[in-house]
Amino acid sequence: MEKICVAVRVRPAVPQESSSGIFWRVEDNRVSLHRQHGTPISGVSYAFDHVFDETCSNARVYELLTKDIIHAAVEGFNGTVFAYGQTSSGKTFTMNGSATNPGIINLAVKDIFEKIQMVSDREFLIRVSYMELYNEEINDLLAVENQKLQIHENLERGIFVAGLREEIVNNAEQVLKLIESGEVNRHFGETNMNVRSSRSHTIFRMVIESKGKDTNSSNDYSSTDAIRVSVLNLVDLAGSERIAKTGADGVRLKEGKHINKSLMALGNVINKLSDGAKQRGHIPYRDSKLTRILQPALGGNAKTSIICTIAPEEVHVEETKGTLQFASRAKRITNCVQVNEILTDAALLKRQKLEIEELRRKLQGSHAEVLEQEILKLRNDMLKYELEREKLETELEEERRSRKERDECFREQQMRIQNHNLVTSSDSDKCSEERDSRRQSPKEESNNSNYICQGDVFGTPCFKAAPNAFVVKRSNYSGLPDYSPLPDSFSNVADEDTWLKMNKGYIADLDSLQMTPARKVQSFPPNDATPGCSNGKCREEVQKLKRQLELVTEEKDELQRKYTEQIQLNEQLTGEISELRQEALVIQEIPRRLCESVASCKDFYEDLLSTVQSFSTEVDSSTAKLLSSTSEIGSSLFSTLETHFSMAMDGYKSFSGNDLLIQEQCKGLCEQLKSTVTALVLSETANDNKQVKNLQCSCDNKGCTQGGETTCWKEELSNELNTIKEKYDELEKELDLNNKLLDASKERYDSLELEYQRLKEDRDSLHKKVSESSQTLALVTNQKENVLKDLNAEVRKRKGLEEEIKQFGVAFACRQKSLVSFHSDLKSKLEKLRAQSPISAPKSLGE
Ligand SMILES: Nc1ncnc2c1ncn2[C@@H]1O[C@H](COP(=O)(O)OP(=O)(O)OP(=O)(O)O)[C@@H](O)[C@H]1O
Repeated sequence: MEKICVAVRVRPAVPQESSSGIFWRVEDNRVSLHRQHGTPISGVSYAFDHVFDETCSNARVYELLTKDIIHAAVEGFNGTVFAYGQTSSGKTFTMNGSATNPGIINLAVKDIFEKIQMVSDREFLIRVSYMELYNEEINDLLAVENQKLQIHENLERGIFVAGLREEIVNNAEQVLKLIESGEVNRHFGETNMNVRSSRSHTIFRMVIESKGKDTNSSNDYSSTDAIRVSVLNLVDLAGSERIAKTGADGVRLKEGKHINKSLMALGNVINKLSDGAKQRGHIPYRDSKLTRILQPALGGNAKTSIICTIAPEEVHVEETKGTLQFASRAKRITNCVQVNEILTDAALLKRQKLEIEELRRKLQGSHAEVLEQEILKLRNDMLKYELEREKLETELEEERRSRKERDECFREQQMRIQNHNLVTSSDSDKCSEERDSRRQSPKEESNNSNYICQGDVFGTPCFKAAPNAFVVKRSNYSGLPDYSPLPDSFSNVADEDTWLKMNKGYIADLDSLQMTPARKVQSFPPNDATPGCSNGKCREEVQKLKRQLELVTEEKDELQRKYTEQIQLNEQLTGEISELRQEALVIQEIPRRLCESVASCKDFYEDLLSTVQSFSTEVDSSTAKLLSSTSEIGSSLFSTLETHFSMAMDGYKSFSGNDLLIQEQCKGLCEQLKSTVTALVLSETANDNKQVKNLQCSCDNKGCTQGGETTCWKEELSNELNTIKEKYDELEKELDLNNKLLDASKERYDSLELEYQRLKEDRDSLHKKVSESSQTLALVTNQKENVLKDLNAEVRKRKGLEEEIKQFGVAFACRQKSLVSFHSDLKSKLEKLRAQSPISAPKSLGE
């Protein structure tokens, strides 16, 4: 967030309008109203970013207020500079300037091109346009035919004026000429206040596009492919005016109204924006074309400066106060500025590719497959290096052999020379002796590392003394003495100067040279983490590790699959168990329901018996006895049933155990009831016969009235008894049915219980298996991690090997070089010898 920069500029007073009353004083960055004798008027003092007095030049205003914005525009930031103030306060003078005092637009244009010249790493394309807002209509000042243009907005271009001519420009002069041509089309008019009063707001716009010059940096899309597009608006507003003062009428009046209206809209926008982000609410940018065009500059994405021009005359005090208040509010506005970059398709593509690669890397970063591929790649590289090394070794061997042959040849030649007494120099003998002595005592020789066999032109072939070939020596280097003056690593050997320096002296013993560095930086040094590890062995290890990894991965996958299966099975069993539980609950409900039905039957039975008993008037009568006995039996039966069902409800086991007993009880009670009924019926029949006889006698005496009543009562009783019997039979049937139902329930329950137990066991065993699988999985994961660690170590080791091979290659190249130089030395010496010798050496020797 960046605050708008606000400055106030006081125009020089017009001499005839100067007053003797109050005046504006400028001190530092403050402007305040004072009385003539110098006392400040309270409450009329304003501070701004800059306050320029009447002596200030346009150049200084530009320097302090505008330059930064212009430079920022070159770097891709939007910028807006506008002059605001009452009519004739000096806005146009500030923006456009005069011949002797160039204005901000002029200075900015020149500065932009100068600045561009200084930016060497970017290419620029500049377009300019010039428009005016006259009577709320947009006209193109660079193309008079473009009138009443419309404002549009889209995502790509933001807010823009459609149809406005944009000229591509290459230099400041071209721009200034365009401005000049545009000025001709601008609306000026004479008012009481200003002989050349701007009757329109003008906006000079520069669009600066830039693109980084190609630096061949494929990854840096921001610097090369992104295009920066910044828009710089330099605005000269028409001045607010009081119609009374300007004396405007007709066209001027109409213009004045439009000017004031749009400036009011600008003031409203500024007011709203100055309220702060939270309170501001809707910003009425659309109230005028001016505010719409300046929208990005007001609270948007642009660096903005406002120059508020004021007229110092006393007569304009109120307008000046208005301008200063406007400026004070504008000071509170903050903009959100950022570089405007547009990514080209290529840049976008590049960015997306990079992102995809990055994501892929992240995704695969920890994946075993990637590691495997890496290992494979490394293995291939290693094989390649091994082949190269072998090739080098072979070449070296060949070289050594050919050198040996040459040496042999040379020695033969020397012998022949000696035999023919062609060389008799004592120096030569001495050197030969020294050579021999050196061959015999290399240690002694090594102690004198700077030893140079002065004058011994054949001193260097001492290496012949080394009995073994290079390869053999390399395999035996562990037994070699640690006395060499040679460097500790191939990297030192590779150093050309070091090598040459060495070559002048002790280097004569080439085998020592070959051996020593190899010993010091051997590919598998004795102090290596895996002592004695050869390349083949390492390769085998890699294969082994790879196989292990494959096995572990397979095992892991298998376990994972089993684990998933078991989880599914477990879920299925859990579902079944819950279904069975539901069923068990339903079954458990049956005894309760039976119990309830028995209780209701009992109630009904008791009600019935009590009703029947109420018919019996005689307590001791057989009917009463029968009923009482029936009631007892029934109650006992129902109580037994109730107990039976309660027990069933409490627990199935006890219920099933007592079932037979209860059935027997029930049976016994039924038989008891039957026998009681039979006994009673028999005794009743006997009594009846007796009574019939008695009644017959008495009937003879008293008539048949009473006998008829008794017969009716008996019949009634018999009917009741039959009903009870029927009821009893029904109950018995119901009981049988219930018993059957209970039996069936019991069986079903038993089977369910068995099933449940079995499922429980299954579940437990599954749980056990799952936990075992989890443990195995953890173990396997652990093993996998270890294997991966091993692989990583292997990869690191391999890298070390590669490095050594490289060093070896470099050393070998150096050695080859030295051999060549040695060979040429030898050749020249031979030539020399030949020249000294009257008998010429065989031709083939030199060649
Ligand atoms: N700082 C200044 N130094 C010298 N002369 C100035 C200065 N400012 C303004 N003037 C002169 O004052 C007169 C009015 O200035 P100018 O036309 O720039 O005012 P303006 O604010 O653009 O008015 P309008 O809004 O009517 O166009 C001009 O003659 C101009 O040369």
